[in-house]
Amino acid sequence: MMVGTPATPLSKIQRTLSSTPGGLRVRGEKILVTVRVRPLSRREQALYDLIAWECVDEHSIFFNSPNQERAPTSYTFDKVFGPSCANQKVYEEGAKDVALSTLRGMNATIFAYGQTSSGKTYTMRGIAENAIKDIYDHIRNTPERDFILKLSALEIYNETVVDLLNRESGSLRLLDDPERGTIVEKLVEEVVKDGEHLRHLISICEAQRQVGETSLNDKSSRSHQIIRLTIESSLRESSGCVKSFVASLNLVDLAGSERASQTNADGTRLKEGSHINRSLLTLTTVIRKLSGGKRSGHIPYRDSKLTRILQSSLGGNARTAIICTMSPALSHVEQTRNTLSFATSAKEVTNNAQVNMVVSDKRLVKHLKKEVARLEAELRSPEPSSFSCFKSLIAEKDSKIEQMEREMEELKRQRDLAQSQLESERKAHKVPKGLNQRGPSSDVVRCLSFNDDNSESVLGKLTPEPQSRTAVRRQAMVRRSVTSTDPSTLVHEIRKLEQRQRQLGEEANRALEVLHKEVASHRLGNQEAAENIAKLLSEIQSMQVANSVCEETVVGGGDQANLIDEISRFKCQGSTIESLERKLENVQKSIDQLVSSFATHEETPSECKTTPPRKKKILPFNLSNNANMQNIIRPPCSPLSSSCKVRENERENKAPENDDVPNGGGTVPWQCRVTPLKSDESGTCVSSRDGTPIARKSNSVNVKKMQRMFKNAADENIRSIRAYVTELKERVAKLQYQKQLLVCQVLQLEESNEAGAEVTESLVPSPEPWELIFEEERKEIIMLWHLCHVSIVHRTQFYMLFKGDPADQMYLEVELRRLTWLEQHLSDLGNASPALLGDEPAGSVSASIRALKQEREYLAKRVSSKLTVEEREMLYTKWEVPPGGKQRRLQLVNKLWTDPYNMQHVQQSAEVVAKLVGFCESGEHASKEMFELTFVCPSDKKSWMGWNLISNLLNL
Ligand SMILES: Nc1ncnc2c1ncn2[C@@H]1O[C@H](COP(=O)(O)OP(=O)(O)OP(=O)(O)O)[C@@H](O)[C@H]1O
Repeated sequence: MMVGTPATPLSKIQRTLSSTPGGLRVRGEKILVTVRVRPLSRREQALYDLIAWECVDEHSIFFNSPNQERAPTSYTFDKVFGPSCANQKVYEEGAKDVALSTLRGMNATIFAYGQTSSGKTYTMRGIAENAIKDIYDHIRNTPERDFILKLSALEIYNETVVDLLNRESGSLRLLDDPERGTIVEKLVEEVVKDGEHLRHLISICEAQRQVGETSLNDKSSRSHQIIRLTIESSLRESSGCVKSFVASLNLVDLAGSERASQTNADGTRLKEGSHINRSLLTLTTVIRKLSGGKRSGHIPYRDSKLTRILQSSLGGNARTAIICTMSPALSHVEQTRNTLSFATSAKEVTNNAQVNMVVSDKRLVKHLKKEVARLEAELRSPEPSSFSCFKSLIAEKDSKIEQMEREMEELKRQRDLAQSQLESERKAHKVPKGLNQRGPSSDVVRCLSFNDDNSESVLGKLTPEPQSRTAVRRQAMVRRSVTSTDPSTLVHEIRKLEQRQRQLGEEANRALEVLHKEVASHRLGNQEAAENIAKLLSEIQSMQVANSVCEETVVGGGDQANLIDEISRFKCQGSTIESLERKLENVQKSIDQLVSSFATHEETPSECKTTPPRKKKILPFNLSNNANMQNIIRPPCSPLSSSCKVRENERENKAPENDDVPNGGGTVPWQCRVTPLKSDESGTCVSSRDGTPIARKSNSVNVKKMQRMFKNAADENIRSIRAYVTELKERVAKLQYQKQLLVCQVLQLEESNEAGAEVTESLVPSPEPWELIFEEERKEIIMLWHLCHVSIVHRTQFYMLFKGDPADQMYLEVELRRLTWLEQHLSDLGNASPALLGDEPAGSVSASIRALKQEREYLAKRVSSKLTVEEREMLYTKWEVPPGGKQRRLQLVNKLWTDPYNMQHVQQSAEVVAKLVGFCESGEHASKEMFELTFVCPSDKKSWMGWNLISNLLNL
């Protein structure tokens, strides 16, 4: 015969929704009780334990004694989950509905109850994980409401309440609040930023919890853990009324109910066990009494801290679900029966949850304030005769003040909500920093400026502006990279940069020497040109002086010097490199004046008659072009005119072969051997060795022709010098940039060291979900590609390779830094005076545009070979290339990668280009490393590949 307990099918649960002034009420709702059976554990299997329980159906569990010693017993619950049931299903059917009521303003509690090692912690982890996901899904899908989430967590260990988010606070007291019930004094409540943050906080709590080994469980929870997530949400309405919901979700993982004999407990474990059992006994008593209804009399909530804290969840203002966990093993049958007996009682407990809604009227608050002011005024001048009136006024005032305080509390909360709403609106409406905001040259956040080497300003630029999420993210990124940086590596990097700085100084010095000779060799030109030459010479001299100073000051710092000393010394050198930059700027201006004065002289009427104005030859601004470097100085008779050698590793885009070897022992990129005298067309020898054109010595009558030829040579020569100075400037700027990054890293490291690891953690701005960061950064990169006319093959490869894997973060950051630098460089060129740039508006920009055009032409040629006729026709239709038009292939390719705002366009463009170049995401040519670049170790060839890549792509 089967002995069963009365079933409580879901249909019998009373769920009466009624409208109350505060909101909806779920009156008389029974606790949702489910049972979960875990599989036999290894330990149980090893002991050849037998399975004693069978899940008959989704609601019933049946004790079937294998040795027939006892009568079979059946228990029925709202749900029974068998050993193969996954956490997801347990959550969906045993907790979800209750847990998510919190979002509608109803308190909710989910318990796991059961003997030790029965699977409570395992189950509660699954519940928490699924609930977090659903809560954040709901928040995302409810844009009309603002949500604030706060988390607190405690454990009750040996009847002591401890804050799991702040263990240092020791044992916490419980206080009784007439309105809020039992509250835990000084319990920390953390505002939750997002799902990841919430998971992180919960993992901290888990790590802090008391865990010990028993004979039944290697990691037995020895305390009751309560994680409380409070959710406030409000709907802002135009009427001035604010409706808010406030409710808490308690996730309770109880310690195991156990018998000392079963766990072989003694000493500490025995003491723990007795406390655990006492509080669980109180819980059982409370549940049993509650299940008996009103007749049961006094409910002993106050007999344990556990029941005091959970009072509202047990028969009060909360929806509650209890998941009773059990082992199927025969050896635990007694404990399991106790668990099921507890579960059976719990089924009968009725709660009265209500929606905790606050409706506040701003006009009412205003009125109350006025009222209090009036009463205060009256109190200040009381009439002596009316003492009783005075007393009643005081009472009235007190109550008004109380009421007002409550209203003020609400107002504060609303303000917080409004702030968070503002914040999310800001995030929602954030537009990429691009053309649409501030114009082409200012659309990129310049996280590091070239203009100022001052560390404060570097950090200042990194300090988040109120609306700059990108800046915050960058700062977080720098911090992340800093915390993972070894100080000794930074010292090493400082040394490397110093050496580069020194090399650059030396090179500039040698270059200036040659420049000095070259300029001094020109005696042609009018008065103005002569003045300019004199000015230029004095500038060059002062620069040479500055460089020697620079050389002296940069040397320093023993190997033993610590990082802080290193960096302060390094920071002090900022002014030398800045002055080098300024001097180069001045020299360039002077050269420009010189060129224009030559031009003026050239175009005097007499000259014009004989020599028609010719188009000036412009040397392309090409940093890494060896051929151009060799041709930098090419006057026909200059001693500097031939065999100009450029060492391969002198180029900025190449890493030096060996950083420890100084720069070629005095070799200048265009150090030249003396050229033997050459003959011009007329057979006349010309020489500038003594600074005087040989034309003056010549008896030839064709002096004018020679003069003209010389002017042209000088003109071209000076232009070449300007190009070289430009290159030097650029190299100084790059060095400056690397240095700033390094200074920034070190300062951040110092800061984080000072503040300590924990503080650093709290300083890190809200960690945004990676997916959002990825999307945002990718958009920014796409915009910068567009602005910088970057190769569309490069864009395609990068776009196809980096799809949002968290490991891609570094690549994205590096690409962003590189492009930001490039964009700044190009816009600086674009802003430069046209005189400085010759006939073309901006040398590098036009070179990039040209390269891109050539690339499109090249891709257009591949359209026929790489695509079938059908594919081509389909693409022509899709990309609106008119039928029968000319050069349809080029038309098609010209349409690709032209709209950086349209992500669909970007995706489709990438697909087409990938097809044309045969790019395959998993292919051997598709290594992500090819995009890698770090600024950490400039001497490392591999790490500098990135610059080569981008420079090559842009023909820089
Ligand atoms: N449903 C399940 N499926 C598979 N493994 C489970 C299941 N439930 C529990 N386990 C495993 O059983 C062991 C004990 O589980 P758990 O620690 O969650 O028990 P507990 O009831 O919290 O124990 P205690 O409170 O005494 O520490 C763990 O190794 C856990 O992974």
